[in-house]
Amino acid sequence: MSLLELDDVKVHFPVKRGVFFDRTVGHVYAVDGISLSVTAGQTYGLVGESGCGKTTLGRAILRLNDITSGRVVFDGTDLAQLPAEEMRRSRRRLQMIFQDPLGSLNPRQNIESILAEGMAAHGIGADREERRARISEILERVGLPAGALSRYPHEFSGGQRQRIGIARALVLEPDLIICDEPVSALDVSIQAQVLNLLEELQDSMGLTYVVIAHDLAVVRHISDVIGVMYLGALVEEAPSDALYAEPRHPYTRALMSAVPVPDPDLEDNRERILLRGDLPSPAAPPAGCRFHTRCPWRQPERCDTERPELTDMGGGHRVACHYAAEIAAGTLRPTTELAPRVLHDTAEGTEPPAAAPAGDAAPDGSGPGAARGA
Ligand SMILES: Nc1ncnc2c1ncn2[C@@H]1O[C@H](COP(=O)(O)OP(=O)(O)OP(=O)(O)O)[C@@H](O)[C@H]1O
Repeated sequence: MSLLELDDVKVHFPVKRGVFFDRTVGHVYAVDGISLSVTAGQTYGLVGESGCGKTTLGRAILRLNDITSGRVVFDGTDLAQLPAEEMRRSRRRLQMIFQDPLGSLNPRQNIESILAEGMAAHGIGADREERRARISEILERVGLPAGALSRYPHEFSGGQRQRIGIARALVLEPDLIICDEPVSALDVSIQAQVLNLLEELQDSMGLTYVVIAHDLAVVRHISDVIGVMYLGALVEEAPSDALYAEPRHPYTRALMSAVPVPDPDLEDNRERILLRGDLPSPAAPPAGCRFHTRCPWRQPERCDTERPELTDMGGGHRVACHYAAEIAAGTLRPTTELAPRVLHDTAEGTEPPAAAPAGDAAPDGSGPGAARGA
C-alpha cells in the first residue's frame, strides 16, 4: 500500500527583477512534473547531481516550499490542499532529517529542550516527566547515552549529532521521514553506522523513508526503489537491484559508470561514459528531452523536440528515454559526434578519444563535462 503519492508535482520559483516594483522575469523550474509512489514501510531513494531539485521536492512534500501544481497525497489526503492549521498537525507524521545536523540544532538549547519542544507543540506527552521518559527511550534507541539529555549540540561528534537529528524526528512518532543527504557531512566510517541505524529503526518502528542523496552508493544499500532525477524530473525509476543490474537511461548509465568498482579487472575494463557540458540551468531547461544536450545517444529531431514520458519497461522499471529499448538491445550506437565520450578502458591504459573537441570532459573524468554527482 502506498503511503505517499506524488502526482505531477511542480515547484517553480519566480525570478524577480526591478528596483521599485518586483517584476517576474522568468522561473526556476526546480521540480517540473514528478509522479512517484512510496510504499509504506519501504525506502525510496532519490538521486541526482547537485541542483537537480531533490531538496526542493523533499521540502515540497512537507509543504515547506509552495507547490506550483500537482498533488501530494499522504495516507489518502492531498497535502497541497490542506488548510495551514491542518497541515501543521499533519507535519508530525512527516518529518525531515537534514544534512547538517549542527546547523539544524539550536546551539543554546540542551538536547532535552530541543527534543521536548516539538513534542510539546504537537501535544505529545502529558507533562515534562512523561516527555523526558519518552526522550530517554528514543535516545537509547538511536545509541546515545541517557546523560545526553542535559548536554548541548557542540558537545557531540558529527555522527552523534545526526543521531540527535534522528531522535528529534522520532519523538514525534512520524510515519514518514525525509532524509536529506543524511550522511554526506559524515566520515565514511560513520556513514555506514548511521545508515545501519536508519535501517534498524525502520524495521523496529515500521517507518517509511524518502532518502535524498547525490551519492549512488548511499542510496543503493538502503533503498527498495530508486528514482534518478535530472533537471527537475525523474529520468528513471526501478527497484534498487534492477537499477544497478541494468541502468536503462543514458544519464543513469553515466552516473553508474563513474562509480569505482572494487575489482581491479572489472575496473580496468568497464565502460566509462563521460558526459559533455554542464548541467543546464533549471531557469532555461532544454526543450524536448532535458538530457539531450549531453546525451551520447541523442537522435535528431525527436530528442530535441519531444519530452519523453516515464514508461514502464517491465517489472516497474520506468525510463524516460525515447530510445531506451534500442540502447539496451545495442541496436542504437552513440552518435558519431559524441561517440568518443564513451570510453572503454583496457588493462594497458585508457584508449584516448579520437578527437575530443576542446573544452570537453577530460578522458580521466576530471574535466568539466565528466559525470558528476556519483
Ligand atoms: N527559494 C528558491 N528560489 C529560487 N531558486 C531556488 C530556490 N530554492 C532552490 N532553488 C533552485 O532550484 C534548483 C534546485 O535546487 P535544490 O536545492 O532542490 O537541488 P538539489 O538537487 O537538492 O541540490 P543540492 O544537492 O545542491 O542541494 C537550483 O537551481 C536552486 O538554485
